[in-house]
Amino acid sequence: MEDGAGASRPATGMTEKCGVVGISLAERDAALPTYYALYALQHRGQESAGIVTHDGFQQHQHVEMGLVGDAFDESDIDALTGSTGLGHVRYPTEGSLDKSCAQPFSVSFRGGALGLSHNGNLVNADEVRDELAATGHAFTSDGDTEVIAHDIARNLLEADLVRAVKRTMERIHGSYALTIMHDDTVMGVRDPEGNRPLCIGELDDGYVITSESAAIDTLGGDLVRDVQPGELVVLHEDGTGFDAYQLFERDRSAHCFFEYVYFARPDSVIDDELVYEVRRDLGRELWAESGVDTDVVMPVPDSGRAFASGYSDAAHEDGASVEFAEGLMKNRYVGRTFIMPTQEARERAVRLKLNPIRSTVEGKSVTIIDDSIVRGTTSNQLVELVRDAGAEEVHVRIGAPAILAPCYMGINMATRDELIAADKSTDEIREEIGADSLSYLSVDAVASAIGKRRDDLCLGCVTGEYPYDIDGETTDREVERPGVASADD
Ligand SMILES: O=P(O)(O)OC[C@H]1O[C@H](OP(=O)(O)OP(=O)(O)O)[C@H](O)[C@@H]1O
Ligand SMILES: NC(=O)CC[C@H](N)C(=O)O
Ligand SMILES: [Mg+2]
Repeated sequence: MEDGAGASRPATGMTEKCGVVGISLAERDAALPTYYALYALQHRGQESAGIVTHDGFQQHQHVEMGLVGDAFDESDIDALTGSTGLGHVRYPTEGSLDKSCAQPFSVSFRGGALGLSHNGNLVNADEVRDELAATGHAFTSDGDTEVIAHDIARNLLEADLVRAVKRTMERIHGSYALTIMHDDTVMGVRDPEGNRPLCIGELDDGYVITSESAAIDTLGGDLVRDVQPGELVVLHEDGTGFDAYQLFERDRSAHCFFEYVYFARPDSVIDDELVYEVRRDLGRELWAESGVDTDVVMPVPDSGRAFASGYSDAAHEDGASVEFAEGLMKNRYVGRTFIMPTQEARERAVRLKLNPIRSTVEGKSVTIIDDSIVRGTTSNQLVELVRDAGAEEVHVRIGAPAILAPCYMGINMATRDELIAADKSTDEIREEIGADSLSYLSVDAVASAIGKRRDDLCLGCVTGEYPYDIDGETTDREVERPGVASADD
């Protein structure tokens, strides 16, 4: 998983994952709504952005490195004709950080034109690529997404759409939420464990399949429902509806709990839960497990906000007097792409990003709430900043368990040697970041706030046990190779 992505990975925090869109409209061109949907998903990937449309005869494609707003101008959108389309914003997890791996991927083959947008990460991409290459498939990239595109294309030569996708799902392992376009038919599919989110929205004149419901809101549409783990959804070309095929059914799913903790927008609804409310519940659980009644509690913006609001509500219900304060200000113009080669530069990055309001903390005992600690840079710097601003005590509360292992499912977090919790106890971390106390949230509290069984979550990064069979790692389950298929094949 160490690849070109490492070169520009931000040195603090977590990098993002990808966002996918698929749209089928009655008559209107799909490019502009796809562009708006990508804007709504920008937080999921900032390295490249792309749209592929189909006008009933041929595909049109525009894929560029950079942010959505920079990747397209009006003439690019105008040139993308056709009422069906796919979109993608990328943060690489596999394959190069350049245009060769930017998505949506397009493949022209005997069976027509295929487009593909992928959020997730395959764990057997090399194996499938070798097999396809041996049968004459020529690859233009070293990424995992092109492997999926070629495999579907191969299957489409022998089977109809549904069977072709199902065969590919039997062959590929790992996490994937895909939007696919074969000629002018748009589809969405979620891996059998449902690791990455994917939902269906209804617009006035068509349907959309996308990573997060906030993108549907942006288009003025209504969330219909999530695509189920192992389900394929095929949109009608004329925008009038969709057909759904439950291709795989598993006893357990493996939803990424970090979507709720950090990645997804708080205004998105995933599996019927509003992410904002889940984060507030995580904050409430944090108070219940390790609350400390300091003078003030402050969120680390942006993602710590909902946690701190739930935490302070629960504290007040318990009769505590801790005062909620937005005592850390974030410079919203600090991007993620500047290079931070040294520890000194990383520290400066945090100082550029966050600044305490002195009067909020001076002479006070303070609790800082964040959603997670990855490398520890943010907490380390913040504790020091808040102390420098005059705080007498600084306590840190984290709304997720300690991240002690890498993610192989589409979040390019960090390698083990970069993760502060990989080989340190909570008390050692507390000492390193210089806090008076430090507490993480338990895994059970996370499951309860999300409203899922622990067994239905992917907890690999906090337990070191993964729901997929990954070389050199342990798995938390009997790894089922594609199982109980409901459609015949
Ligand atoms: O321990 P570290 O390596 O510093 O990483 C942890 C931090 O990274 C994330 O925030 P980020 O700054 O990426 O973005 P946000 O503003 O969306 O919270 C996360 O919310 C933590 O604050
Ligand atoms: N972050 C993602 O979901 C990445 C998708 C795909 N593995 C890529 O690297 O392009
Ligand atoms: Mg943060």
